[in-house]
Amino acid sequence: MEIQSSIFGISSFGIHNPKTPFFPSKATPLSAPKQVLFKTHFSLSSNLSFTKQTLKVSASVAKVECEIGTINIFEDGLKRKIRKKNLAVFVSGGGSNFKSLHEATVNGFIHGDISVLVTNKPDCGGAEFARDKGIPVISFPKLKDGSGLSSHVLVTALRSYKVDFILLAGFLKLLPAELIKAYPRSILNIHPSLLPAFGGKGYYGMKVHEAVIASGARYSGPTIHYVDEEYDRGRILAQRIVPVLANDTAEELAGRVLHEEHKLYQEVVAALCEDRIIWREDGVPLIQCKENPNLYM
Ligand SMILES: Nc1nc2c(c(=O)[nH]1)N[C@@H](CN(C=O)c1ccc(C(=O)N[C@@H](CCC(=O)O)C(=O)O)cc1)CN2
Ligand SMILES: NCC(=O)N[C@@H]1O[C@H](COP(=O)([O-])[O-])[C@@H](O)[C@H]1O
Repeated sequence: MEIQSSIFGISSFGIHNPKTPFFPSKATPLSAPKQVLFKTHFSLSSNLSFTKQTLKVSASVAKVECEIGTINIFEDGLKRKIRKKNLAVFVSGGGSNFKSLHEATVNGFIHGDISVLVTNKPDCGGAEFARDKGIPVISFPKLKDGSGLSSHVLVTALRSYKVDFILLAGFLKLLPAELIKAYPRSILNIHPSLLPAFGGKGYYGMKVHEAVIASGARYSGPTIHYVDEEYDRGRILAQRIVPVLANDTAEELAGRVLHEEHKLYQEVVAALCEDRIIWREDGVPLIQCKENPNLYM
């Protein structure tokens, strides 16, 4: 079977790092999470605010009433009591965002591990970095020469690595609906403009910054959004603004935006791995601040 032969590293099936089998080491199960159902009443003002009576904070557990979901937290809410998440990163190029995320998993800023790298360019800089770090590299999608995995086999492979979240970081192919359905509210992408402006088919890499400059926009910046079946149309989770200078070249703007991308993606993925994403009743995802659970960004 395709997946079996790939496990043993027959690279024509798209597994480029045979040293690492598909089947991960068993994670030691943590004590069962204490599920706390929350109820909250959002104010009608533009800002999200909690009325005092709905926020009861005890020394060990923040008890915020929130109707829109259940947050699994452990007593004291310490990071070490939240299960470490398994991440898959998808790249097509140099992978500076991938490298930045990897660094944050190594230094503990992100409570997660990058379990696998997926790419449509097995020789790209991101794939080379992954191989250097002993991270398995999977080719996707399937190419004309027969290499690479189909969507179905890719989902099977990601399940074998127990992947919790998929992070697109400069991946330039449209994710298929099968993958999106397999990972609901669990796939993020970073885009180098303030979506919904300058997004969609044809807007990637330097093309984005060229369009921003040509438009005369005075601000740009990265957007991190959930991925749906279309390019760049998923729910926006986070943005940062970056000035566009009058004499900026596309390369200068790209460098300024990329610097903010690295910081923003680390912060967002850290929140994701600490179960600090809250879905508002109207479907807008918010990031709960680590220091103050009743503040959101
Ligand atoms: N289902 C989804 N798949 C992907 C999304 C998404 O939001 N939903 N985001 C993209 C990333 N992206 C912008 O952030 C993006 C990437 C590529 C393109 C594009 O126009 N690609 C060209 C092909 C380019 C190439 O092969 O060199 C194309 O499709 O013609 C637009 C936006 C990742 N996937
Ligand atoms: N529309 C998708 C897109 O343009 N993504 C952009 O590709 C670059 C990848 O750089 P990296 O490989 O160094 O992380 C990043 O700027 C990312 O925002």
